[in-house]
Amino acid sequence: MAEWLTVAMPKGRIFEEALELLRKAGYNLPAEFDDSRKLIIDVPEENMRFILAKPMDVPTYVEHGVADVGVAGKDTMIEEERVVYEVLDLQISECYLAVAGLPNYEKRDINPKVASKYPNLATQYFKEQGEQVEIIKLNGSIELAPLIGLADRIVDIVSTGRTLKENGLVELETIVPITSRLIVNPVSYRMKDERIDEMVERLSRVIEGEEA
Ligand SMILES: Nc1ncnc2c1ncn2[C@@H]1O[C@H](COP(=O)(O)OP(=O)(O)OP(=O)(O)O)[C@@H](O)[C@H]1O
Ligand SMILES: O=P(O)(O)OC[C@H]1O[C@H](OP(=O)(O)OP(=O)(O)O)[C@H](O)[C@@H]1O
Repeated sequence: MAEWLTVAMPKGRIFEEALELLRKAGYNLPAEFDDSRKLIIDVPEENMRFILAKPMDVPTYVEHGVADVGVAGKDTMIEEERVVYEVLDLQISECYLAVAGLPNYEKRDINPKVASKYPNLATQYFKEQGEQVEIIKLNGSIELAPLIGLADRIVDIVSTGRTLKENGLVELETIVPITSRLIVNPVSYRMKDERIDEMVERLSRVIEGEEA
C-alpha cells in the first residue's frame, strides 16, 4: 500500500490548470474538485490528500511539511524564498513580471515609489538595478496606484497585457518570465521519494507530450 501524499493546491487561476494536468497524468480526482468549498479533499483511491490554499501560501505549507508537495507560481517562490525543492516546471499559468507606469513616466531621483504585491522581489530587483525606491505593498488592483498618484511605477504580473492597456499604462521593463512549479518539502522527498518521483515522472510525460 502506497503511503499518503499531501498536495497543496493553489486556489484561484492556477487551480483548474493544475487539476487538468493531474488528471491527464492519470490521477483519478473526483468531481468534488470542480464544485466545492471544501479546503481539504481526501482521495483514498489515490492515497492522496489535497489542501486548497491561497496561492502565495503554498510554499509556506510545503516548507513546514504539512504538505509534501505543492503547486506554486514562480512569482510566489521568488517572493517567499521558502526552503523547498523546485522539482518541475509545470508550464501552466504562463505570465511574466514587469515594471509598468504611465506613458509619460519620467525617472525621478527624489522619493521614487513603486507599488507591488511582491515587496521582496521588487526590492531585490531595484537593488540589482542600483536604484533606491520606496516599495508600497498592495494586495491587488496594483494598476490603480500610478493612476491615482500613490506610486509612479508598479511591479506586477502581465499576461495578456489587457489590464495595463485598459488602464492606460505601459510596460517599462520586463523582469522575469513566470510559470507554475511543482515544489517538494525536503524531508518528504527523502521519506516518500518513490511516490514523489512517480508523480514527477507522470507529470513530466504529460508536459513533454503537450510540448511535442
Ligand atoms: N493574469 C495572469 N495570467 C496568468 N497567470 C497569472 C496571472 N496572474 C497571476 N498569475 C499566476 O497565478 C498565480 C495565482 O494568481 P491568482 O490571481 O489566482 O492569485 P492571487 O493573486 O493570490 O489571488 P487573490 O486575488 O485571491 O489574492 C500567481 O502567483 C501567478 O503565478
Ligand atoms: O495582463 P493581464 O492578462 O491583464 O493580467 C494581468 C493582471 O492579472 C493579475 O491580476 P488579478 O486578475 O489576479 O487581480 P488582482 O489585481 O486582484 O491581483 C495581475 O496582477 C494583473 O493585474
